[in-house]
Amino acid sequence: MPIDPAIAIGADLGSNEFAWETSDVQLYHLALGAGLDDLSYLDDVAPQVLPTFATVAATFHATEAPRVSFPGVEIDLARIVHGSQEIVVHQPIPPSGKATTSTRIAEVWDKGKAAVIVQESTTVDTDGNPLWSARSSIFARGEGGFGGERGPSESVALPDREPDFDVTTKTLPQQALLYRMCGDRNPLHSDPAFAKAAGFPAPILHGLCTYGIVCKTVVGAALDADAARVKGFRAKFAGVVYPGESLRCRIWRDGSQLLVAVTVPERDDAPALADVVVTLA
Ligand SMILES: CCCCCCC[C@@H](O)CC(=O)SCCNC(=O)CCNC(=O)[C@H](O)C(C)(C)COP(=O)(O)OP(=O)(O)OC[C@H]1O[C@@H](n2cnc3c(N)ncnc32)[C@H](O)[C@@H]1OP(=O)(O)O
Repeated sequence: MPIDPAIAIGADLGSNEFAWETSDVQLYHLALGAGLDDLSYLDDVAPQVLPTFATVAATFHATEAPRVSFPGVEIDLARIVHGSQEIVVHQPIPPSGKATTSTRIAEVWDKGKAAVIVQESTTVDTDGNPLWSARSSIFARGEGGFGGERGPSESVALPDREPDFDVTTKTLPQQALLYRMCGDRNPLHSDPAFAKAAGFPAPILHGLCTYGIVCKTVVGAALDADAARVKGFRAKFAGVVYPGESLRCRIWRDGSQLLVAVTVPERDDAPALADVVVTLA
């Protein structure tokens, strides 16, 4: 059975010790498109670190495609897409360091035509101080119908007024090929034959690449280019993005948070990210 919720829900996926260097942080920022306009992300000594580095730090040096194989879960990689991502940083991420991430399966939802598997993780430094927490889901197409619960159905309403910022960032045709150097070697992003077999006309951009680009765009447009002002960032991957397309971010101030709608202007503003909430430090 590909999914057995009785085994999967609550399963401890163990701990992973890892280290990162300033050059990893620089490469991550380059893979999100940082350049001469964003030199603070590329400094050799003390680059500022986007909080979204939390999503790649533990697996930065991976060179194998990920496997969707956990207690109670065995799914073909071609069937899954990243569904959602949330991070909360408990202190600014240092440009180099050592840490341990512990992960568990928090929830498994049965959407009928698909399954949604939610993981939660906490990351602490070598003294046990919390660095960041994360929650993410994978959306497994064709893997529903195992008799589980459907789970919550929530969405974030956007203000009924013009956005405070409206910024469009162009991605590169080779964006996913650059981004996979940060550890996610899923061939869905690099191999046209694999992408076609998975039901896409061409390789798609990593969800976490879009997520990082959007965070960088929001920091640049609305937060005086100060990445330390982001405390939390959550988003749902609402539609695929193809490398080379643009990401339009409409940003609304909303008290102690920012709300963002992310669309692809080349395809009539098709949604890319939805339910985007940036919590301010
Ligand atoms: C260990 C290995 C880990 C690997 C991690 C990931 C590795 C990466 O390399 C993979 C990637 O980066 S893939 C790229 C990023 N992701 C995407 O591009 C997905 C974009 N989204 C889509 O295509 C559709 O929204 C789609 C397909 C997600 C959903 O569209 P539809 O099928 O039309 O669904 P819909 O009818 O709208 O909704 C059905 C129910 O599902 C819920 N739902 C929808 N989108 C969701 C999403 N993104 N995440 C979680 N749940 C989602 C809906 O709420 C609905 O449930 P309900 O009726 O109960 O509300």
